[in-house]
Amino acid sequence: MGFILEPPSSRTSVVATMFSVSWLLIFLVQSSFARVIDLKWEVEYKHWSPDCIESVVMAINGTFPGPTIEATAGDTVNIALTNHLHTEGVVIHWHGITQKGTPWADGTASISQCAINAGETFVYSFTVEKAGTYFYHGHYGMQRSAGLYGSLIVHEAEPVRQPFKYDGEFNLLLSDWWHQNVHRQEVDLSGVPIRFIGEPQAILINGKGQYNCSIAAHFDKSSNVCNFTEKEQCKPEVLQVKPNKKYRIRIASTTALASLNFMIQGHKLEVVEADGNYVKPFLVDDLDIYSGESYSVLLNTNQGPPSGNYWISIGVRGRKPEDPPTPPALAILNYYPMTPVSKHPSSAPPVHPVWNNYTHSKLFSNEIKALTGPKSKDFNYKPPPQKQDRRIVLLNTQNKIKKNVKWTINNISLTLPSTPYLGAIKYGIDNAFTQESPPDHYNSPSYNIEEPPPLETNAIYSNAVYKLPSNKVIDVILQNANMLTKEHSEIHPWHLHGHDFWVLGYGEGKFSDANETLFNTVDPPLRNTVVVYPYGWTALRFVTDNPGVWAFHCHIEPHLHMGMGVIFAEAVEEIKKMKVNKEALVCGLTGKMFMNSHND
Ligand SMILES: O=C1O[C@H]([C@@H](O)CO)C(O)=C1O
Repeated sequence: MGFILEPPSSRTSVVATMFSVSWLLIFLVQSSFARVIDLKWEVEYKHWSPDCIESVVMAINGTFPGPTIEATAGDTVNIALTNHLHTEGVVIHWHGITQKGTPWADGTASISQCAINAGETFVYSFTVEKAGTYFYHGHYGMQRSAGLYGSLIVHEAEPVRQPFKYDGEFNLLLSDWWHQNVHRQEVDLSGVPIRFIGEPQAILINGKGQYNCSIAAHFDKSSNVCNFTEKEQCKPEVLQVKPNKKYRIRIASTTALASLNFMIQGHKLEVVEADGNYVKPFLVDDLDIYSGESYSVLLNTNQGPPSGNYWISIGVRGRKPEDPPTPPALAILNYYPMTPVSKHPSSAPPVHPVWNNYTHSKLFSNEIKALTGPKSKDFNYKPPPQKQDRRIVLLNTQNKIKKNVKWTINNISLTLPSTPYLGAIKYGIDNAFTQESPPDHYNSPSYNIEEPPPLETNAIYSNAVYKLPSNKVIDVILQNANMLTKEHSEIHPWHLHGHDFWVLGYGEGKFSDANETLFNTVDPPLRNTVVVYPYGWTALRFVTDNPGVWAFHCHIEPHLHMGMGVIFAEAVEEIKKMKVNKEALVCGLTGKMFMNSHND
């Protein structure tokens, strides 16, 4: 029942690579053989019981969540993805992988590629440059919510150089689950009036949860509180540990909506990695994790009596609970061989911080710093450039377009074109999307972020992109505000494709240039996802050194569906010269272009 990571079962073949000059360089730098990992995946709908209630999930090779990919930094991963969904397209995004030189493999429908048609196969091919805890997921419509996800673990090529040591590791991929099917959710969100999807019915750990049933009761055989079905598909995870050891627990969140809080009863955790980047280690009793983020924590099994079972609990926060509230997901930390797995912990599960205790969350966010100093030099951490070349301020709010409730960024609700941007830009097909740039700032300096947006502001749908020249330092300020409902502002975790960025800081209220003095430019953490708190701002910085078309969006799936994102077209001139896999672009105007050139 324990699931200490085993040798990767998903790695169908490891093919020895040709020793081209570049491979040799990687070999010399990393002192290890970079390999090619070839995978064949089939996506299909399948009956499954993620929370013990039978439903339909998007499965890969017959499993949910999809297979875990395990690779070593420097490896090339090829995934031949066949779509067996019969009546819908599909794509998969490799979350946290920067796709240097392979922007066509980023797996974003209408942005980096055409959705893969039913019955067709598309081969993703990319290099995993940096060790860390990553995951993959659908990026077409709301297919992530339908269960299209799995883990992607990249190990250090030279584990001895890792800044911390451990005796074993576990991997926990967190998600949330609804009983309403995702097609219905999409229609509900786009309806007039909007019917919001509501809070999830269950939180899943590695695809397993419990609906309407306290797992505590599962272990108390005298209780009839719930009907534990013993179904393999929803059996709680058990992490088996030995005393006086150190374990690395990888935790990633691919939730559609829920912000989560992770804790292990009676154990402190040492945070050491965030989004594939090492951080200055610090101890916590609990850790917040937002959709799109990943962490590694070290668990020392020398805390308290080295026997017994302890609750691992994952609670929901950041959104007001409904009645009944989404119950925390629970798993078991089991000290073996002294304690049988079936012996339930002797006390109730730990209690999470209350859902709107943002002070607690902000303390945690502010504690995350990059690992610097002698230990960090092997990992190429560089502090950010001290000054930006361009600052883009993105106002996060809602508005109504006609009668539809939409999320708008600087008054624009993102819609995607039928020709992927990458192809349109590469081949100069200007009529594939609006050529006008979206604004770098929101309209009025007197905008009141404390109030709902004025409805007469002419919010619009647009597929416009920010064109970013190469090798520039870009600052983005995420400015949160009141949504349409009075006295409401929600949490949004923003994820950037193609890059890690430095998180320069968080602040309350409205950002002004004077807030620059608050920026941490010494040891800001590198991440690919960052949260903006209600009524606050978050500042981030990145350098445009990766030609491609990259989405930057709220990782809450219904919010993206409702337009909460922007597109960065980076180094357009370089994109025009790049080699791109044309298979990614056989739709829309690029598809027509290929067809016409063939006929000629
Ligand atoms: O996107 C959302 O829509 C609802 C609400 O604004 C409209 O019902 C909500 O809480 C969201 O997060």
